[in-house]
Amino acid sequence: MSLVKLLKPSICGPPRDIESGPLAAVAPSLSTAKLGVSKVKKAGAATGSRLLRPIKAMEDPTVSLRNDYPAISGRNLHQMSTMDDSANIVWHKCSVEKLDRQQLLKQKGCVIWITGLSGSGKSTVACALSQGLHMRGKLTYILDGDNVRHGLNRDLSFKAEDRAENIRRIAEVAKLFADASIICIASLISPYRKDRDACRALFPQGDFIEVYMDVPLHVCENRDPKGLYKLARAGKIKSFTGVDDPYEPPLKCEMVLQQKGGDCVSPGEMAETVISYLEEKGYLQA
Ligand SMILES: Nc1ncnc2c1ncn2[C@@H]1O[C@H](COP(=O)(O)OS(=O)(=O)O)[C@@H](OP(=O)(O)O)[C@H]1O
Ligand SMILES: Nc1ncnc2c1ncn2[C@@H]1O[C@H](COP(=O)(O)OP(=O)(O)O)[C@@H](O)[C@H]1O
Repeated sequence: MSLVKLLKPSICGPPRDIESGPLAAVAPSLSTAKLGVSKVKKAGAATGSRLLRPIKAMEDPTVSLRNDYPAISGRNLHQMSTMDDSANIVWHKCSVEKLDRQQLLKQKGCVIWITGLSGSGKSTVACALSQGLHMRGKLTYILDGDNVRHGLNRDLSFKAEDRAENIRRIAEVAKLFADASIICIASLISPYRKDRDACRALFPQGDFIEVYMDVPLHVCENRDPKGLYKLARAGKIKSFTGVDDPYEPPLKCEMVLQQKGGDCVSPGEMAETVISYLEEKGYLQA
């Protein structure tokens, strides 16, 4: 009996209908007739990728591709920029765009954002998911909170504003991976709802897939693989999520993964649930 609860949008919030979003909007543009493939530069064929880009744009990078080339999975990065012109920073465009990378990799970039308490199984499921997708020939990259805090975010503590900055930076990096057409798996506690919602807002609709590891605190605490709960209860770690710092579960998210009824759902089974979702939403093809 399957104990993984896949929140097909309705269970955990309103449907996030990719079919009626940007994906659907561009499906017809995949037609070679519409793109004028006869005019496409031969370089694409030489590299094995289909660079469906008009010669004019290839030769003149200042030609705007915004309107005639909507990306399949959401918009191109420069279309999502929030910088205003007064900053005097102008986006430099390149003729190889998101659509080309999607076709090269035969997948669409997105972020699977795994949130939950310490010990809830985020990293384990992230690895199982990466493994499952890798075996299917799909390119993934994991951004694990613990790991990113060893480098990029080593200057950040666990006070609220530093957690917010940790989450913001990871979301921005995930956005770059998604734009590279990679399936990015971000596994971090990300305890505050408003921070996660801010991350969601960075992505085109559908591309931010929030997965909640719904594991009760007492289960996480019993697992305590790093002994951190014990230290937190002893007052040796301050502001520990679930002990003396809050965790706000998602009100809306794409999936909730949980154990139910005492039966064990393996990390591999949980990962398969996420993979089915990606398959259903079209992320595992160009
Ligand atoms: N105060 C406090 N609260 C919570 N967690 C703590 C804390 N101090 C250290 N750790 C360890 O850091 C890991 C969480 O880092 P994250 O980057 O995922 O946290 S956050 O999203 O910024 O809240 C977390 O890893 P996971 O157990 O994998 O979740 C802990 O091992
Ligand atoms: N589905 C699962 N069922 C049982 N135990 C699990 C499951 N997923 C992870 N675990 C165990 O829970 C502990 C915490 O997992 P981990 O992935 O490190 O959590 P987190 O990254 O959320 O801190 C580990 O000992 C791991 O083996």
